[in-house]
Amino acid sequence: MGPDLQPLSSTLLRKNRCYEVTLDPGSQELSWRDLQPRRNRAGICLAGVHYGARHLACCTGEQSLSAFQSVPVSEIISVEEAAIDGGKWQQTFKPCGFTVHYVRRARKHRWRCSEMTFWCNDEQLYNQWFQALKRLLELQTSRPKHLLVYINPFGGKRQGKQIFDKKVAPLFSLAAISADVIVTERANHAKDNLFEVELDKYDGIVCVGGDGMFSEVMHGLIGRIQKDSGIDQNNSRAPLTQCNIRIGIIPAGSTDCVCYATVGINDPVTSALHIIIGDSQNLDVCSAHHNNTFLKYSVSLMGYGFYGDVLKTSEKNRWMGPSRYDISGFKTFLSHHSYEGTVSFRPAKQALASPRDKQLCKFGCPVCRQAKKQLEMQQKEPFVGLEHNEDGDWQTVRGKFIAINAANMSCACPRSPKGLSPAAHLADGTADLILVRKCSRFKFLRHLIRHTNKEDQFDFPFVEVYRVKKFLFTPKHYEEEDNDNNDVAKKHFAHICTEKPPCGCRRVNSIWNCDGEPLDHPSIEVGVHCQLIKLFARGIEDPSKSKDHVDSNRL
Ligand SMILES: Nc1ncnc2c1ncn2[C@@H]1O[C@H](COP(=O)(O)OP(=O)(O)OP(=O)(O)O)[C@@H](O)[C@H]1O
Repeated sequence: MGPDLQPLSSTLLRKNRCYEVTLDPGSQELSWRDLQPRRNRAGICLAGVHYGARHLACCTGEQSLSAFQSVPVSEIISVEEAAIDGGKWQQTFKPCGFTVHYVRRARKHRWRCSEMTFWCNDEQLYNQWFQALKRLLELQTSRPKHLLVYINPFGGKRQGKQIFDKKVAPLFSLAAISADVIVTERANHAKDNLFEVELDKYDGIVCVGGDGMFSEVMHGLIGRIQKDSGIDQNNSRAPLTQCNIRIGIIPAGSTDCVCYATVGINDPVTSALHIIIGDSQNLDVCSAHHNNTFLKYSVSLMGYGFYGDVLKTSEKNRWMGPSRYDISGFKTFLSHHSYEGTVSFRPAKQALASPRDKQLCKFGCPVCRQAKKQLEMQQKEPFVGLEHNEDGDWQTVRGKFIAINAANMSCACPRSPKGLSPAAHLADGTADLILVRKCSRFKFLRHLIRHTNKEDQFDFPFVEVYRVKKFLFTPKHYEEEDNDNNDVAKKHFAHICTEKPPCGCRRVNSIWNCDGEPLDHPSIEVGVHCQLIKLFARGIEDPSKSKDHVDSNRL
């Protein structure tokens, strides 16, 4: 709060009742308390009673009997002059009121926009309140003022444009955020545009669509920033330049996993509110290279074997819409392929946590905060704590695998609320490498089922999990498959040797599923770039910690 702003406390009117309303510069909170005694069903007077917790609101079946309610200034969306119903007031007395729009927490990490109006006795008092609130909102410097929005009109159920126009744009205009909107006309439109656009004009980039659309925008932004800083993305060892402009995701796709794992729900209004209040969540990004050629970036899952095959099958069935993922998952499970290869990885020796932790990455995660401090130290003094001192030695695992997964975040989604690697962190500079060795179909099913319940999916002898900073994968048959002779053979016999070769020979290689997109090569080198990008999000709030807030915000 600015030095010129003093605490304000006044008796104001709300719904014909007197409230003590306070704007506290220290705690940065707007709070209010009903001054008149209310009676519950048993006739017991409740006003003025101190309930211990400041945010506590008592609810009876009849009415809410509030003691003290509050909203942090950081969660006030806007303040505006209250609309007056002309006919209701005598000409001699024209009341002055202000309406505060603020974030209300609803169930399951949903945020909603609520409002309340306070009326003042005179214009001077109104001005005092209105100016103080306005000034405080101006001091929220992390909030965006001007955004660049890309809408994929064909993502998910093709509702992207409507979702933005009906649910998001009105909230942006309430919060005085202006937006340049581009409705994409083709795949890669947003990515190409990001290489040309004047980025300095914007406080954030918003994508309306699914994970594919987010990936496109992320590739455009990272690529643009590296180009501007003269960094060659093909060099797998080059330290990439951080992207400080935040990306907002308005979920409107068939899969919205990145949004779900960083906000806790795929709900357009919730995401819009996180953008408006200027939330910021750093995010690690994996880069995949093949022979010093950049392939793709990933923020959630890189999967070879099972998840690669699911993608392969689902791409063939795009016409089915979102249900294609279920069908291809089932088909892939039945086919039960395993793939031979070598995985080499560099464990994160100094990792502050492990993939088997019970402590999950939540809003304000101490592990990610510590990683941020380490990163800042490294950026200041790049020669202190050189990489080879920090990380473990390379380790190698060979064998036949049903799945090789690298989870850069929990990968929680509505189907698997705890995700593929529940204790993975959003911004600790590591990924969880999960190796599922060849096993019976029944055992693999048990492993899969544990993604949906509370049991530990890593607690099987055929599953290994490592927290890593880098890894390499080479399929056993890659060399033979990749040579020219084989290319010729593939060309001639591709129509015969498809999914189920009549000759009975088994498929030797899978593909990599990189955040839902296929990679061109099975043999890859992957590195994690700590906190490379930022999202308009805050990580998942712990319901037990935000419960008081939920109650206090329910008016
Ligand atoms: N106008 C457009 N026409 C065709 N494709 C587009 C267009 N705009 C974006 N795309 C591409 O569509 C792909 C899928 O988009 P999106 O993620 O929004 O939808 P989705 O239904 O969730 O798809 P998926 O499940 O494949 O991720 C993205 O890779 C993006 O590059």
